[in-house]
Amino acid sequence: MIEIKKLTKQADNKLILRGVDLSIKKGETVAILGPNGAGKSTLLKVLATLIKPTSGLIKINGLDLKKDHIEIKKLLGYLPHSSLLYDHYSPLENLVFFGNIYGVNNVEQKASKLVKEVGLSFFLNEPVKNFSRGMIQRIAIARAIIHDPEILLLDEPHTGLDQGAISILNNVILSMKEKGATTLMVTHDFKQAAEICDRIIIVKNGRIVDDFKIENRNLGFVSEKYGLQMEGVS
Ligand SMILES: Nc1ncnc2c1ncn2[C@@H]1O[C@H](COP(=O)(O)OP(=O)(O)OP(=O)(O)O)[C@@H](O)[C@H]1O
Repeated sequence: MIEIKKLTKQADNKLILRGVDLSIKKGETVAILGPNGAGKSTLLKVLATLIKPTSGLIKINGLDLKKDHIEIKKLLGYLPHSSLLYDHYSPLENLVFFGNIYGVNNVEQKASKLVKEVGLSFFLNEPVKNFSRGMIQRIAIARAIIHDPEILLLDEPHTGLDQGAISILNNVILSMKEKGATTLMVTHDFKQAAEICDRIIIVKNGRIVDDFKIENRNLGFVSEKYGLQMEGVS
């Protein structure tokens, strides 16, 4: 459960988030859509405890983000724009490293299982620096879920992925949902949002301007609702 009240974020005299109120239930899969510069990644970074809010209240599973950020961090799996991987480490070494930070049991076994799941078993021991962008994204996804987080925060997760990897990622998100995980996903990919999300939030100019449920993977409905909000925006 994520509860956000009157959240603002200011940086360099610029009000990036202008009073965000949002409540997300356990198990929901939510897409955050919006134009470039709307504040989507900033919202995700605040939730990921990477940057501090200027004002407002955030509670995650009843914990206060200001006071309990160390406890909250353990609940989160965050996939940022940059992969956060170590270039000279192999996928296995990277996953074991991050798994150890979270105190994952049987970490080697878990790491090699995940490398397989994201389709990179052939490259298990090759340094990540030799990898393509899509391959790095696959490992970054595995890194974000190595500790079985309850809440997934994904920033443009489908970017750079081929069709096979998109299916892998969507299956990861859906199987985490079956286990009760909550996902918040910033994306420009309406098709994928309609494919795997049950709710859409549209952010414009630091505010939530629409928030609706979708059923039956209705891409047309998402595009129509988005178009309505973007009328007159170049
Ligand atoms: N640390 C910062 N200092 C000053 N301005 C910032 C900072 N971080 C973000 N901004 C500005 O805040 C606005 C929102 O940025 P943000 O990255 O959240 O947008 P976004 O909706 O994720 O955009 P995109 O779709 O392009 O990724 C942008 O105008 C950006 O330049």
